[in-house]
Amino acid sequence: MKVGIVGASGYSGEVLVKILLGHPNVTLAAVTSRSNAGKPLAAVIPAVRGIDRGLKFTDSDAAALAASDIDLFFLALPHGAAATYAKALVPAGKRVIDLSADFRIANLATYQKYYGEHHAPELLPGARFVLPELTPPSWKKEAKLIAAPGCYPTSILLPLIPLLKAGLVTREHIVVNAYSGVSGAGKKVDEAYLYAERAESSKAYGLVKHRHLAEVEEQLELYSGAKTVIQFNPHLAPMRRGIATTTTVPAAAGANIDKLYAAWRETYAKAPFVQILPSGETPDTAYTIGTNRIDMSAVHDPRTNNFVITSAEDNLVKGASGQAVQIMNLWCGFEETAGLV
Ligand SMILES: NC(=O)C1=CN([C@@H]2O[C@H](COP(=O)(O)OP(=O)(O)OC[C@H]3O[C@@H](n4cnc5c(N)ncnc54)[C@H](OP(=O)(O)O)[C@@H]3O)[C@@H](O)[C@H]2O)C=CC1
Ligand SMILES: CC(=O)N[C@@H](CCC(=O)OP(=O)(O)O)C(=O)O
Repeated sequence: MKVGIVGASGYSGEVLVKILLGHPNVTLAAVTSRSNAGKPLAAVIPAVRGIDRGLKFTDSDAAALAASDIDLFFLALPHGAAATYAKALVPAGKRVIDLSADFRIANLATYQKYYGEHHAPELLPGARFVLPELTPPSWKKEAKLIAAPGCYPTSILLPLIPLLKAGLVTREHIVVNAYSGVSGAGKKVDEAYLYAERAESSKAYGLVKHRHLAEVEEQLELYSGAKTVIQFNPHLAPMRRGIATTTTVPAAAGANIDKLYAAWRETYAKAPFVQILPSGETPDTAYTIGTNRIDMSAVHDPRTNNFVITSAEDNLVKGASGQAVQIMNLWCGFEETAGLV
């Protein structure tokens, strides 16, 4: 099977390149970038020197990609741009896995509120938001276009959804503090992300209106059956990669830490990329970097009756490109773990 990456020169594109060059079931046949067309892959991504199979970047020309013999495309593009490529590729019969937010939100008005104009709303009914561990498997047959979840949403939803479904936590007073490495902002040049601004410092941003609220709250409502509001406090942390997320939520009547762990163990019994750590052992981003794993843990505070839930992942792997490959593996009938660690 031939696959292509549109936007292969960005951070998530680079991680896709590394994974797909070593994937046992697919051939990486196209890597695109508007500003690097014509350059050898390894000239732009030196980490693949010697293993880039002579691939060269081509322009991100949607019509040419739609006319190619490539079966499946990953869109590693900014939101807004991704929809314009999906608009050409999906009607041409290509499978598309979009890493951007363009098809993550089913409700168009919600998308417009957080992101502005949608460039391909006609594709929304055929698109599926897929959290591989939780989305009911019918998506594999129904979907033409898959939206891979966002980095923060993955770190929040995987621990929280099983607890909401099991009625072990309340829907009110859910507070999420999350810390992201700077690669989460993409490869853009911006004073806010200069080394001298970010090294040795950390700060909150996007308070009470971060765009991931739309995706997280829509999914929480879908799984729990009722409107669920979260207090989401994202922070930039002085590290290149990784997301550490701490969610504080009141325990529901009758809930305890054993029931919480039982719900997680049952939900993730067959999930190769979910590691449930013992209560009191907090996940650390350092141990997830370069892997498609999410590590999670929880404690109960008897003074507040809150559960304090912690998770760690690599924003560029489980939070983006690794999860997108996991989705491809399931969609195409490969081993779920193919190409991934
Ligand atoms: N970074 C992260 O941690 C995560 C990112 N994502 C999502 O993945 C997508 C890519 O993110 P990331 O890799 O960080 O982004 P980058 O900014 O690092 O890379 C963007 C890529 O898209 C290309 N590009 C930029 N603008 C356009 C455009 N208007 N039309 C066509 N191509 C364009 C760039 O190359 P060129 O300009 O040369 O064409 C580059 O290859 C985003 O939607 C992001 O939200 C998802 C989860 C986590
Ligand atoms: C540190 C940082 O800026 N992070 C980005 C989120 C990462 C990302 O690319 O967003 P998606 O997961 O939706 O694709 C932000 O806050 O907008």
